[in-house]
Amino acid sequence: MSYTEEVYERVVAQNPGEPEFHQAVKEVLDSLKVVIDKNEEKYRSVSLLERLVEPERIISFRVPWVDDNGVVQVNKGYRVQFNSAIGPYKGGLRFHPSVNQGILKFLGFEQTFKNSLTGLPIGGGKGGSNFDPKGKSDREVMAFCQSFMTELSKYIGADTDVPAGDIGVGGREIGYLFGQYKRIRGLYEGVLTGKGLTYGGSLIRTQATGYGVVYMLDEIMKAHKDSIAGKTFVVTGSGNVAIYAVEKAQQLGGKVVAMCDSNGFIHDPEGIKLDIVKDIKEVKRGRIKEYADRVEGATYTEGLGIWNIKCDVYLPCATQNELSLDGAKALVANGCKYVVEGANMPTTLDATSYLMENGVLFMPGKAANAGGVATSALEMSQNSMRLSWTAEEVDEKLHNIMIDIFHKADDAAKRYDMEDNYVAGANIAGFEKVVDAMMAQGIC
Ligand SMILES: NC(=O)C1=CN([C@@H]2O[C@H](COP(=O)(O)OP(=O)(O)OC[C@H]3O[C@@H](n4cnc5c(N)ncnc54)[C@H](OP(=O)(O)O)[C@@H]3O)[C@@H](O)[C@H]2O)C=CC1
Ligand SMILES: O=C(O)CCC(=O)C(=O)O
Repeated sequence: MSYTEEVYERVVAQNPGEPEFHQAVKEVLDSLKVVIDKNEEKYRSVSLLERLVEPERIISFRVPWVDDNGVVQVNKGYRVQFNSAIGPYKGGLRFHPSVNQGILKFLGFEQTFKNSLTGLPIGGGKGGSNFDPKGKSDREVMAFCQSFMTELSKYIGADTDVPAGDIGVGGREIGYLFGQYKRIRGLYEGVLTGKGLTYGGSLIRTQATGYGVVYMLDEIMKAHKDSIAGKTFVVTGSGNVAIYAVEKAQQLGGKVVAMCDSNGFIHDPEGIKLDIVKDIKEVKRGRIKEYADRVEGATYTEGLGIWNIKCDVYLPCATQNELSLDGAKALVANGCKYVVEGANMPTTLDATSYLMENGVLFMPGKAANAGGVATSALEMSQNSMRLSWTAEEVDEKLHNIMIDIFHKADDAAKRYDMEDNYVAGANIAGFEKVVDAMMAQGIC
């Protein structure tokens, strides 16, 4: 059995009940086999892979808070500090009822390679809670965030661990979390990113993940002598990543015809009116089906199946494993040519293989959605310097980082004779920097 297979089996045996973590590790180790085989003795002698797949630390805690009826509620809180070889832990907080330790371990593991690809000095981490902000009042969300930060504040700091947003954690939540950190620790520092512009946030951070996904698509297309103008898009989700991916796709001449939330999807053959989606989702915190009530000619379908809508480009921007083999088959049958992941691991392993085997150019989330965390790192730089860059300056840096990530993944794939295999390329390029730093720092 190869070293990568051995380590994968050990991960499955030692982390029972964590299928998403197993999946993320499998995808990376399968890609790394070509690299590991060449250096097996060197890596085995220091148990490199065993250390790479084991989080440095997992903190788990109780989050008690009082709801609007005066009832005490209790949620689970976590922070997974996965790998600090190249910098302080960095990665978002997710508030969603599905959150558990295994999901946060998969996200922290992915984050380690993603952050490495950005070229910036940030390690990998992720955290969150099974708290559901949907349907809660602002006061309830504040009470929860204050309780969550009361515990988390003991383990984070501007130079140790810098959380940000993810599913269910946007500007409102980051504000409450930051206020409580400042109150407890007495420190006004860049301990969180995605902050509001009046208290240390960076211009373009809100847009960065979605814009970055489309900048990445643009590079893939340029490398294949194609362009965004005139292409038809389907974008899943209607949260932060999806909205700004749609905005950038439209700015570059793409036509987005469908979006969704966890209840169902909208189809607007004339092109999605993004100001209406923003009003429903960012202002009213409503459901995507309201779009069809407001726009003539648009339809709403309850449940799954958005992948049946014909498109050239499919951007999954909602959540893990949203695109399965059936969806991949429908995309290929309808002539889709590009799948670029805005969400973290939204495509199952068999769907990924099917897409790639059928000529779809596929860019994995750890490369394609890295613009968000990269811009978070730019926010950290601005906080340290006590300076704010203009929107143009940040956007230009973001754009250049995405171009650079594309070339890292493309070059690594070519070096190992796997041209256009961006899954392998991104994993190998992300791994190389982390491993170099881990080897240099000794057994730790
Ligand atoms: N925000 C960021 O900067 C970054 C986010 N990501 C990743 O991008 C993805 C989206 O995050 P973000 O936009 O921030 O989160 P948001 O909470 O802003 O939005 C999530 C969106 O996905 C939808 N969704 C969630 N679960 C499902 C489902 N099972 N089926 C269909 N739709 C679903 C939500 O619908 P509903 O409202 O019904 O729940 C919502 O529209 C996540 O995978 C996240 O980890 C990656 C890099 C950075
Ligand atoms: O901005 C950040 O620090 C983290 C973003 C994030 O959670 C992600 O890249 O998945």
